[in-house]
Amino acid sequence: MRDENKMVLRSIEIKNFRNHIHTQIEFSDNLNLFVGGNAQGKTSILEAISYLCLTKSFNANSDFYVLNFGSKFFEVFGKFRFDDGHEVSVRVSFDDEQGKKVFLNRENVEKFSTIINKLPVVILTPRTKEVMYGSPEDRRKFFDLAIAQLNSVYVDEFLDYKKILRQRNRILNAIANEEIKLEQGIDLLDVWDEEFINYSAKLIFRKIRFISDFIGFFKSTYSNFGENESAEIEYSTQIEVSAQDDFETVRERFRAMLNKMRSEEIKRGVTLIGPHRDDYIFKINGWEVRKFASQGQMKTFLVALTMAKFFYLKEKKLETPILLLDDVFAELDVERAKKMLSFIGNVGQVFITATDLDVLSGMEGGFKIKKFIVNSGRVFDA
Ligand SMILES: Nc1ncnc2c1ncn2[C@@H]1O[C@H](COP(=O)(O)OP(=O)(O)OP(=O)(O)O)[C@@H](O)[C@H]1O
Repeated sequence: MRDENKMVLRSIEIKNFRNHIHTQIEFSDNLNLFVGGNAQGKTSILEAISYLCLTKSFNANSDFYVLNFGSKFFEVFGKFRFDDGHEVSVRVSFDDEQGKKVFLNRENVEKFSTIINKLPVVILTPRTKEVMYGSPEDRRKFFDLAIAQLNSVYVDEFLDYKKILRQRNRILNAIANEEIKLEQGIDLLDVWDEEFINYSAKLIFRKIRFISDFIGFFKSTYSNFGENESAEIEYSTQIEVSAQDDFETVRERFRAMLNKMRSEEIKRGVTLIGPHRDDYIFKINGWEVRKFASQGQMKTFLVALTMAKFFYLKEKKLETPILLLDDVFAELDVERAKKMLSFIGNVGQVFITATDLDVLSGMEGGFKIKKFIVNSGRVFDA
């Protein structure tokens, strides 16, 4: 049945990636546990998997950071199988001269959004908690990625929006610094604003629909943790909008707000409204998590967000995402992490790093587990 599709990463081959010079691994289609001391190269394996599904690392902002010191190129090659039996291979290579190249079944992929959309992955790493503690940008990134995984058009719209925003900021900055005359600046703004309004409205429209859809998955996963509380996510943007509004309404409200802000934008020399300033507000029983929640509540919220994303993508894409859990036993505490695995573990394929080989004890019965020891960039069956 289509609904039972499960995407599986069968194997990976990694060359010159962080401290892995040449690593080859055949995975279990259920739980994979990587164990080793600090700085041995466990997280690097998850990063390599992230290159296959997202074309980049969840930890490094530049491909140069993962390129092994002293090597001229790195390469990650993975074979995926979908439940209907068909296989897909992905190769990501990087070198100084050619930059990054991505191949899907040996064919060069021009738009990386194709990969992001095709191979759903959900990642929980120590850095994911920035969604809870960090800036609005950290929250936007979390949700933007989920929308992009769902809909590849979103990536293109997002990149176009950023280009238009940069142009607009250049003009506003030039007016504020008196590099161009006010009338000339206003003429230029008028040229860009129609597109700016269009793209802003497109992104806001998608985001508001995404959240209103996602919230149900989130609430039910949160309640699965047995907390007798009601958890909420609110999308916060500068215009009044609801999931019932059509695109035209969103666009016209945005236009009105932009007109209202024009003199202030000219004075400040920067774009003051748009989806690049949105945020997501997390609440428990009506109060804001960031201000009032305990560490434990924050952790449960974060796990619920991650699991909700997993089940949301699974249902919407009719394909089970793979799940990368980096150091979660230390980050979340063992009980919370095990509970999470008991919900997800028998549904999908999971990759976990830990410093302790026995961390899954008590769970072995229900799962197909493969354990690996990671030592100085080399991987051995445990
Ligand atoms: N570009 C690079 N080239 C070579 N080695 C690197 C590069 N970047 C990082 N390293 C090294 O590779 C290793 C990466 O370890 P990794 O982050 O995978 O650790 P880990 O096993 O997950 O440990 P921890 O439990 O501390 O998170 C570290 O020893 C690090 O110093």
